[in-house]
Amino acid sequence: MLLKGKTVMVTGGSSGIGQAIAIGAAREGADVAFSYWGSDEGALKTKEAILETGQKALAISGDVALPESAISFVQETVEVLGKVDVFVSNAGICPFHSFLDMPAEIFERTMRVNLHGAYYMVQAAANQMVAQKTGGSIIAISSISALVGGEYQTHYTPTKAGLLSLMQSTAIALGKHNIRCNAILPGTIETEINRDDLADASKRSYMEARTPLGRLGKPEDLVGPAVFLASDMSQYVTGASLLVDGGMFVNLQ
Ligand SMILES: NC(=O)C1=CN([C@@H]2O[C@H](COP(=O)(O)OP(=O)(O)OC[C@H]3O[C@@H](n4cnc5c(N)ncnc54)[C@H](OP(=O)(O)O)[C@@H]3O)[C@@H](O)[C@H]2O)C=CC1
Ligand SMILES: C[C@H](O)[C@@H]1OC(=O)[C@H](O)[C@@H]1O
Repeated sequence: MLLKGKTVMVTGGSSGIGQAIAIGAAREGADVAFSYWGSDEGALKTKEAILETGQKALAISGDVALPESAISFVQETVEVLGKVDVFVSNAGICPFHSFLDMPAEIFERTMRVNLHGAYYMVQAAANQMVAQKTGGSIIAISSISALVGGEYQTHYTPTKAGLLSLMQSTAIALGKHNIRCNAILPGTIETEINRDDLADASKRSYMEARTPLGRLGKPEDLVGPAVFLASDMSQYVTGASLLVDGGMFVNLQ
């Protein structure tokens, strides 16, 4: 069990990648606190799956875009689970939209949820880890979209590049506290975030054809990389980024 005795926090644990990582961490022996916003049903499913492993589970509802959500998520986790060893910043949205007529509210909401929210969450978790004097591991779920653009993602890709950059800078700021900061860059993973986008058969086959491993990703594909970066197996890894994309990024032709 790679995470035995650790407490792991995950934002956006009610669905998709965050749900898989929260459950996967519990299967590796961690107690898990996760946040979510609207999906009570998904949160219950995650909580039950964590409890089935015999580990403790804490589900907290709150809008990650608000700075106060970060403070209360960390405080409640410490009250109930005692400490924070690993923090996974995962919650995010991607409301596909064309650039020239991008509504300001979609742009600003995407920035606030994906980037500002992650910043406040990472800061709150890091302060707790520093106070504990036990070191820790912080992981941001960035994206292949930190490295390449998307016609309908002009508001989204900058947030993912921002997260990658945030992990590089916090790796420097927090190294003296033995807190490691790394980014995971998923490719196209089938979840709620892209259900509508991938319902377009031609778009789906294009994405599949671009992927050397021949299929789109599943949320479970992110569990091994996240557990590795969370665990002491990666004790000398910080400021790094790990593409988990089936090879999509390197496939030009
Ligand atoms: N799927 C993919 O192909 C890729 C995804 N990513 C990134 O992975 C992360 C997870 O996405 P994915 O699992 O695909 O998507 P999902 O839509 O399946 O999950 C998103 C999660 O984020 C939570 N969330 C969304 N908005 C808020 C908010 N305002 N406050 C708190 N929680 C919120 C959701 O909670 P609730 O439903 O309860 O509101 C949900 O738990 C995102 O950051 C995304 O950008 C990166 C690369 C590729
Ligand atoms: C939502 C997209 O389908 C998904 O998210 C990303 O970060 C990548 O652009 C993926 O294709």
